[in-house]
Formats: sequence, C-alpha cells, structure tokens
Amino acid sequence: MKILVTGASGQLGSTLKAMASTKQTEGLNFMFKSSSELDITDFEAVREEMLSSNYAYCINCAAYTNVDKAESEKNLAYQINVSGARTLALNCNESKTVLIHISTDFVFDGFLNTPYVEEDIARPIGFYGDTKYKGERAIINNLDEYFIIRTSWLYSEFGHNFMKTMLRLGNEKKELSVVYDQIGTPTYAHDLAEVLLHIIKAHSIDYGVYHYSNEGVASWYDFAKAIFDINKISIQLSPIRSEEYPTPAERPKFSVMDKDKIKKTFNLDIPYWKDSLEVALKAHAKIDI
Ligand SMILES: NC(=O)C1=CN([C@@H]2O[C@H](COP(=O)(O)OP(=O)(O)OC[C@H]3O[C@@H](n4cnc5c(N)ncnc54)[C@H](OP(=O)(O)O)[C@@H]3O)[C@@H](O)[C@H]2O)C=CC1
Ligand SMILES: Cc1cn([C@H]2C[C@H](O)[C@@H](COP(=O)(O)OP(=O)(O)O[C@H]3O[C@@H](C)C(=O)[C@@H](O)[C@H]3O)O2)c(=O)[nH]c1=O
Repeated sequence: MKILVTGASGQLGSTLKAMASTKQTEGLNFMFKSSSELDITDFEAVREEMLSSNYAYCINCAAYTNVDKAESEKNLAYQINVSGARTLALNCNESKTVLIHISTDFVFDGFLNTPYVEEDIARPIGFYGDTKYKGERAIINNLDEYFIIRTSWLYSEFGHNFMKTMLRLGNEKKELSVVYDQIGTPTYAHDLAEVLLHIIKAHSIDYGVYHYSNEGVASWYDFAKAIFDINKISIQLSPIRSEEYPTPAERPKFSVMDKDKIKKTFNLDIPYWKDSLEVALKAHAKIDI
C-alpha cells in the first residue's frame, strides 16, 4: 500500500520517517516528500505526483506552524494552511486517495471549561488557528474520504517544540518563568503517528474529524516542570500569567480535547502525557549524544 507523506522534514514527518523502517510499518510503502520536493501549494506539482503514483493514503504533515509569526505573515500562513489543504483535498478526490490531515486545539477559543468535543464550535482567537480551521473546512467541502485529526501541544525528539525549547533554556538559564493559565494536553508525536498507522492498517472507513492528544491535563508550567524534574535539571521555575509573557498571538486559556470518539472508534488505549514525556526524553537523549 502506497502512502504519500507531505511536509516530511517537519516534526511529525520525521517521526513517521523514523518509524518507517520498523516492523510496525511492514507492508506500507512510504514516499516521504519534504517542502522542497513537493510544495503543497503548487496545484500542478501535487496533481502530477498523485496521478503518477497510486497512493492509497496521503498523510499531510505540511503546515505553517509558527503561531506568533502567523500574525504578521498572514498571506504565507493562509497559502500553506488553507490553500495547501484545499489543493491536497481536490487532488486526493481526483486520484481516490484518502487524506489524513492534522489540525489543532487552537481552532477553539478556550472559553469552555470542560474538554472540547468534535462538534463544539470552532472559534479561533489567533491567525494560525484561523487558517487551520479554514484548512479543515476546505477539506470537508472538497473530499469525502478524509480523517482530520486535531491534536495539541505536539513535541518529540525531532524538529522545534516546547520540550526541546525547555531543554535548551534549562542549559542556558538559572531562572525561567512559564505561563500557568493556559491549560491543555501535551502529545508525543510518536503516539500520534502510531494512531495514524493504526487507522491506515485498519482500512477504516469511519471518515471524519477526531480529537487526539495524550491523556491528562497540564499547564505549560506543569509541562516545563515535568521536563526539568524528569531530566533532573535544576532551574528556578516560576509560574506566571499570560499577561506577564506578552506574545503577538493570543493562545486559548483552555484547549483540552475530549478523546472519546477516537478511543471508541479505533479501540485505543492512550498513554498519560507524563509517561510519554519520559519516553520522549529518553529518545531525545539517545539522538543528542
Ligand atoms: N507543533 C505543534 O505543537 C502542533 C502541530 N499541530 C499540527 O500538526 C501538524 C504537524 O506539525 P509539526 O510536525 O509540528 O510541524 P513542523 O512545523 O515541524 O513541520 C511542518 C512541515 O511543513 C513543511 N512545509 C511548510 N510549507 C510547506 C509547503 N508549502 N509544502 C510542503 N511542505 C511545507 C515545513 O517545511 P520547511 O521547514 O521546509 O518549511 C515543515 O517541514 C501540522 O498540521 C500542525 O498544524 C497540531 C497541534 C500542535
Ligand atoms: C519559551 C516560553 C514560552 N512560554 C509560553 C508561551 C506560550 O503561551 C506557551 C507555549 O509556547 P510555545 O510558543 O513554545 O508553543 P506554541 O507555539 O504556542 O504551541 C502551539 O503550537 C501550535 C503549532 C499548536 O498547534 C498548538 O497545539 C501548540 O502546541 O508557553 C512561557 O511562558 N515561557 C517561556 O520561556
């Protein structure tokens, strides 16, 4: 079975690439395309790629993910997250390829105080979230056979992410302040990638929108504290309010997602975020020597 992976050099793409040589992916024939090899905003290039190979699935790991910069690079963020998603949907439709697309908890405004379900109204408060939501709509309006997986606070040993930022700052600084009034759930990219492979191997036709993160709830402060505790990094860590850490983009105060739908549909047992963090930190230590 042939699978196209777009945005292959990013965090999730690299995670999938690392898994592609393991037993877990036997029988799956991946074609990994980085941004320079396949630009998802180039309609003709995507069309040619899809029509020339008989892909059963396309996993779209390509995205504009810089939340703060998206506020000033609106055109670029829109092109990648909205037009790119539409281009993939139209071409998947033509070539009968199932699209697995990744979206975000940042489609929600964060005003709820119970976990968001898939049917809750998306009302993004930042431009990144806005483009990700419009990207979801572009897929839903142009394709029937899709899985849109909304995930949150993705981290891993690969690419740029909060875990790696904290490890770097933990080495450089004696004191650090991290916001404690934004609540969500960290997600280890490896756990998410396993779910994507599970959906493919199950040949599922339960198309639609799903929420997936690790289990449990944390603030960014809790996440940072766990990273420092597990790695025994001694740093003076202080909890602060978002107002004390001004950023160009506002982030939702509460973006915990309810995972009942994905758990029931695919019979999943989801790891607790701190258990996965320990696994990720070990994996990071291995590649960092
Ligand atoms: N990171 C996070 O915390 C979260 C991410 N998500 C979603 O998960 C998905 C994967 O995220 P993640 O792996 O962290 O993201 P990354 O930013 O690590 O990777 C995105 C990749 O997309 C590539 N890309 C950018 N523009 C294009 C283009 N026009 N054509 C092809 N490729 C392109 C980038 O290439 P280059 O570097 O060359 O520009 C990069 O390799 C995204 O959809 C994101 O929105 C959801 C929730 C949380
Ligand atoms: C580095 C740092 C960040 N922060 C705050 C800023 C912000 O509110 C929060 C998270 O910081 P980051 O900017 O690293 O994370 P951010 O880019 O906002 O992460 C988001 O990325 C996108 C792609 C998503 O889809 C989301 O699910 C989410 O993972 O931590 C501190 O309080 N202190 C610090 O020293």
